[in-house]
Amino acid sequence: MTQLDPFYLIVGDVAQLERLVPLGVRLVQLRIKSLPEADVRRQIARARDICTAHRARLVVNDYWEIALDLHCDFVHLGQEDMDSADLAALRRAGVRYGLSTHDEAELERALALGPAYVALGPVYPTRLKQMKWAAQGLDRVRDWKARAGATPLVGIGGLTPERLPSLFAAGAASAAVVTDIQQAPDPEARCREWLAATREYLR
Ligand SMILES: Cc1ncc(COP(=O)(O)OP(=O)(O)O)c(N)n1
Ligand SMILES: Cc1nc(C(=O)O)sc1CCOP(=O)(O)O
Ligand SMILES: [Mg+2]
Repeated sequence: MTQLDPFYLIVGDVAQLERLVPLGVRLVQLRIKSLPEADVRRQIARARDICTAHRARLVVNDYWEIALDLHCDFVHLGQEDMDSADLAALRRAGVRYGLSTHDEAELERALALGPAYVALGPVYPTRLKQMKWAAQGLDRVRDWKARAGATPLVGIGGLTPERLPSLFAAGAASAAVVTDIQQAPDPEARCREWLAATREYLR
């Protein structure tokens, strides 16, 4: 079973990854939206090299074929991504995958696919993107933890350092974040706060 770091940083481009990973981030997702594929490929290759140099684990969002091509070893897939991804090819190549879930049917589907983790969101309201799900809340995190068994659970959506104690108490293994760091007046300082706030949940 994959041991997940409790702090799961999600960045929108490799420039942000390059600024934040050296602070001590151990688990980072590159989540690029709306860029030509050649640029995406360049950014993923650079992110892979930075993460290798800093002994951080890179998770490539969406672009599983490029991840395979570039010998990255971890991807994140949403429910629609799963429809088109070749999970058998990923497994053959030793690429692990984390999967998004938002309701019971999605969780059942995800768990049947042998994921490295399942993510539940949005735990709190998120400003990052429009979603058809209302905030799931902490009871739902507890329920997901019970259903997921040994599969690690990632909480995502509206998370802040202040919300972490109750998230981890409810059973999450890791907390994923975009906006609270990306939109902070000083993202480096906020990232350090996240590192400090999650350290005690390292297992
Ligand atoms: C850790 C984590 N959880 C959920 C998501 C969302 O994935 P998805 O539903 O495919 O949406 P996009 O992020 O691709 O817009 C994620 N990326 N990471
Ligand atoms: C990208 C994403 N996926 C979610 C899901 O529930 O699947 S919630 C979410 C946004 C998380 O970002 P923030 O920390 O900015 O709220
Ligand atoms: Mg996706």
